[in-house]
Amino acid sequence: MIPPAFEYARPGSVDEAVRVLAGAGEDGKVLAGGQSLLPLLRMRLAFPELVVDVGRIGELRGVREDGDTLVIGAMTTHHEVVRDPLVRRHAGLLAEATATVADPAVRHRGTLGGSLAHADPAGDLPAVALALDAELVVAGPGGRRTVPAREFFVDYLQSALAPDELLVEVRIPKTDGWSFHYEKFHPVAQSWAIVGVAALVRRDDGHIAEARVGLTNMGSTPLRATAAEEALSGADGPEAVARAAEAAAEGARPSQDLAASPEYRRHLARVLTRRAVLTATGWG
Ligand SMILES: Cc1cc2nc3c(=O)[nH]c(=O)nc-3n(C[C@H](O)[C@H](O)[C@H](O)COP(=O)(O)OP(=O)(O)OC[C@H]3O[C@@H](n4cnc5c(N)ncnc54)[C@H](O)[C@@H]3O)c2cc1C
Repeated sequence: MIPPAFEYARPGSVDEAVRVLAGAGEDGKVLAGGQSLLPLLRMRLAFPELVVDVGRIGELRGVREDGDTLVIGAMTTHHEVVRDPLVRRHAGLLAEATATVADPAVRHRGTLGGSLAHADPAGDLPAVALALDAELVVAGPGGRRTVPAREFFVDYLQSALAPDELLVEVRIPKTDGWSFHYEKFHPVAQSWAIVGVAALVRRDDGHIAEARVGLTNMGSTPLRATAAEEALSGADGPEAVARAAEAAAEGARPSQDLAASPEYRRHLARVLTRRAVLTATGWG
């Protein structure tokens, strides 16, 4: 279908983008890689009067270190994230999970910031950002603020971003010394997760000292499987991991759709958590 008519702006800096967005209020929409927004426009599920293309803002791109933190510009594409040596070294879980997003064409256009701002619980990267304890830096008319990932995802396709705010960068505490794995169950013919599990594990003396588990598509927002995380602490082998993974779906309210029932999704969360942690630890 043909999208509805809209005005188009292409600001050259973050400050200019914020000014343009503030002028448009509820009627403005940021365009990043367009891999989610353009389908919504074409299906006439979104009707912005102004589309603000941030694709030419150089300061939104790239990866840098800031002490123990990795800083990734919102407009960094999935392809760039997967290949970046700093991401691979200090936030390997993000590189691994991003490589499972869609196909090469989508990964060359789609961006990390777009995936997080879109706040789709079926997207792979929101759950990964939660597991990584990422922080999101947002620019608005009143200046910049930092939102922890656990406060960013508010509801289905709804984030903590106001209409006049721009996601600028994603700050990820380095996970050097942690092992990790992203396990995703998806239909053969497409890449969207029916359920996905992002696991990060820090080991000490043969047992798990600390575990973080993020869940994809287990509710209206991405989730942390906190009961499983607690149960995994102290686990010293595959049997203990299997017992702890039984808690993975606790508190989750997964949806019913054509792909899966809520019961099946809970089953997948348990199985995939076990697999993800066993792969991360090398005990599988
Ligand atoms: C065929 C296909 C398969 C896909 N498969 C997967 C998959 O397996 N896993 C997965 O996770 N995703 C998948 N996706 C989605 C893909 O990852 C998109 O890249 C991503 O969802 C959106 O990123 P984008 O840069 O294209 O954002 P856009 O589409 O440009 O924007 C998405 C939304 O975020 C807002 N936005 C974007 N950037 C900012 C910003 N900096 N500040 C404020 N708001 C912003 C926009 O206004 C819009 O509402 C798929 C997409 C397609 C087309």
